[in-house]
Amino acid sequence: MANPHRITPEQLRSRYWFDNPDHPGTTALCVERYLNYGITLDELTSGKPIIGICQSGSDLTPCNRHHIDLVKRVKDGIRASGGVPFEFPMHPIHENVRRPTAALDRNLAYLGLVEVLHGYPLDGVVLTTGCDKTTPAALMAAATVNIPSIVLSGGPMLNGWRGAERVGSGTIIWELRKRLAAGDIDYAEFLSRASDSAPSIGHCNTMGTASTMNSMAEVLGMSLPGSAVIPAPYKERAMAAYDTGVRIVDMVWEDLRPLDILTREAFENAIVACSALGGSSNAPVHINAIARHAGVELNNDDWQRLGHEIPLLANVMPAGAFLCEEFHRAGGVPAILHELQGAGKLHSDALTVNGRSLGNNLQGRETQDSNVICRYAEPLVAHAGFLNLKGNLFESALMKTSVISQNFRDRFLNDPSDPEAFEGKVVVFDGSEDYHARIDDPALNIDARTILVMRGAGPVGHPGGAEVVNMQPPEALIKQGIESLPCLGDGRQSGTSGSPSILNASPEAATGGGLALLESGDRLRVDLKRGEVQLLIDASELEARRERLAQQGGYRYPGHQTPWQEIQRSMVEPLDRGMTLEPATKYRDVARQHPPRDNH
Ligand SMILES: CC(C)(O)[C@@H](O)C(=O)O
Repeated sequence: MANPHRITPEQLRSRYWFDNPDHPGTTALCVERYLNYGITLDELTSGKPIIGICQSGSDLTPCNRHHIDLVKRVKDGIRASGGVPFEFPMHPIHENVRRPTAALDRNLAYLGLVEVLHGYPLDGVVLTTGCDKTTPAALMAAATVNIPSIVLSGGPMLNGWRGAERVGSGTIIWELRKRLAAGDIDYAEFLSRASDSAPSIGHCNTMGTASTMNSMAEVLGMSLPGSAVIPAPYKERAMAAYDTGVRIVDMVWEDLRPLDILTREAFENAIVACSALGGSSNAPVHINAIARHAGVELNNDDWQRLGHEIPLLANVMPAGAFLCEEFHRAGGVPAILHELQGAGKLHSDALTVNGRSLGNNLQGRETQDSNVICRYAEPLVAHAGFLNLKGNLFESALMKTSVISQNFRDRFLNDPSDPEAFEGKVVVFDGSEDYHARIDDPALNIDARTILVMRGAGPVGHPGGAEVVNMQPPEALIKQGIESLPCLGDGRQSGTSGSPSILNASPEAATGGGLALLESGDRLRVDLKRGEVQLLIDASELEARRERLAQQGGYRYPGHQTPWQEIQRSMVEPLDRGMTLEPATKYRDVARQHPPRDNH
């Protein structure tokens, strides 16, 4: 429940910097430098909460860039509520652009944000989010430092259109790549049609990783109800920015902190909601990471146990037909939660940033359009959550079942009394460069029964864990009408992809995982009903391969290119454990447990 205790101005954390007669020199050094651009002594010392605004927008991060304008409304709200805003930058994270992958920077941004929140005179913080990893980086830091914190998402772009057809971000690119390969369109048309998907400011308008993670922030209770998927250009987005600014000041006085909100129940709600949303395959990585930083042990077995039985309710690409504008108008995240609550699938008592429970926030929030947000009893797909697959090559790999075709589902998943499983020979690629160089090589003999395997693409191998597992078939097969093949890998894939790949295999090849032992031509058996993927060779042959690999010095992958790549590789955990930095996960509630030392 919300903390009934209210703090006094003397208890504000920022007092230690701004009004500390025991350390006059240190205080003066701090105060005088903020005055140098016009902040007044009164603002700093009259007992107003100092509120940080973590600015994730920049020219390098187009999906978050409109936060540069949006924070003006946040600041208005903070001022109206009696606080003083201080905006500061977050390390840029942009999935579409950053090489070798933006996921490399999630932990870097997390570390930077922890240091800022811990070491500066902030009583609370507004965390602006948008593109995929900005949300988990912010929430991980909020959990570690544990000062009052609230998430403000930037919202998705408006719907993309080509004539009367919806064009969804990311999803259209995976489709158009095939049209390009088949020779149906040329490169200029490919680019022109792809850009139809991005008609305005905002992040992906599909239920890709950005919309998923911002929805997760709302489900976790860390952003205002109904705010996650308001399209970026809508007036309600700026209104939510103002309300967020107002609310964070009250949260400071109420001493309402992230660790009061980020409980086991909240994370279980996130799993259930992610399934109903047809959410991104990146969500388990990030949610498990936030949970670890909040001190909650969450794993991919939890995702299958709690999430797989949940039906798909959001008819939004890539699992469905609509985009986030319609999703918002149909009621957005609260309407999904309303259905889940009615079905008894939510921990309704979980606390949220507005001081009320999740369940309380849902009164009157039913779906406004059951074509877009379905009733629980009439879902788009039954049992639509993730499967956590295991076998003799890995301990955990995820499959997003909301995107499996009905035909494949009927054959390989729905009828447990039928032992049919999928079998195929593998063609193995070592990293995305290898895939692009060789996929069209006829000598690989790729046919309709081939399973494409991507390894060396995990948090250590790539590094950062690249979105490269949704591989398209060779051009020659696409021209014959074979537009997709089963894919498996130790990397990730875009949340906007409708490919039911077997992803995030952990441990990865680069850290001794079994995928390193695979050879092209091997046969794999994928038994979804038993949750197993098995390499069909004798255990003794597998062992012999393991020994040979060890003698050769283990699985080889390209070396470090930057200092951070080397540092992250030395301490990063596998994807199923959230790809967190192992030494960082023991730090919790550091603002209170370890108040920062004096600097002078
Ligand atoms: C579309 C992107 C870049 O792949 C990502 O935003 C995601 O949804 O995973």
